[in-house]
Amino acid sequence: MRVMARHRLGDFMLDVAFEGPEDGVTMLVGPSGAGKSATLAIVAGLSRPDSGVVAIGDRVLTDTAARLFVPPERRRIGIVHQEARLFPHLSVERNLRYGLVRARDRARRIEPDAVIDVLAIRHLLARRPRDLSGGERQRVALGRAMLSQPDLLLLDEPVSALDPVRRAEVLGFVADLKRRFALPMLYVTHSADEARLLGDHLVRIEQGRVTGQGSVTAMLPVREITGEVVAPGVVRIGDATMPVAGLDAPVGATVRLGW
Ligand SMILES: Nc1ncnc2c1ncn2[C@@H]1O[C@H](COP(=O)(O)OP(=O)(O)OP(=O)(O)O)[C@@H](O)[C@H]1O
Repeated sequence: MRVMARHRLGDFMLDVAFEGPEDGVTMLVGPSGAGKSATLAIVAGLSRPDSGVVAIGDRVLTDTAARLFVPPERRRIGIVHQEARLFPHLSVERNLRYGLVRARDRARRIEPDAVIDVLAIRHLLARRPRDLSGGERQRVALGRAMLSQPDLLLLDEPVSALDPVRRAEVLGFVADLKRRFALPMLYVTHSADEARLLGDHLVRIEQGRVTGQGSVTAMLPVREITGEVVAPGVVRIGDATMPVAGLDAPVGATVRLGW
């Protein structure tokens, strides 16, 4: 994935350039108002930069110099927002199918059954969104985005509206999707801990500019941190909660982790 964009929004000037791995997770981190959402909108084709290039692998989606602009519905980009935005009148299954219909003209790379199993949502297929928990809704939103056979998944703070335990659970499912399907993801977050858990590459953006980029391990050096066990196998660290494999400390215990 390659993004270069200059774009004026009122008094705000966005001027970013970064690259991310084609089969890993690029974390876009930065404070509120830094330009993360504006960048995502340009990648998704929801906004056309004053000048710039957006490409996923060999597919160029925006190239202002060449007057090339692929409209959002033809970009093969799946988007997951902070709120799931499912169709309330449709069952989970039909919400998932909605993504599939749009993908009917493309070779299937991502098998619906595999996605349903990885996200553990098979038992929810007949339900309506109102009968799901917030975490379940986000898992269905992830499924719907995956079944549209995207070349890129955009995740715009997908767990920040959830309570800490659900947040850890859904983060675990995103990590499973990453492991199971080789698909580039661009993931917006305020949380360095989410970046550590999921990210391969990290792009830091401040006041409309990229102020640093590189591998997550280089950008966020390992440190020892203290967390609290909030559910079996789940630790809260600062503002993030996450699953920790092999953890047998009881709920309420304080644990130290290399991170
Ligand atoms: N249509 C617009 N007109 C004028 N200014 C805009 C417009 N859209 C966004 N901005 C400004 O651009 C800046 C970047 O906004 P953006 O939403 O991309 O930030 P962000 O990093 O996503 O923040 P947050 O983490 O709070 O979501 C902000 O100062 C915002 O007020």
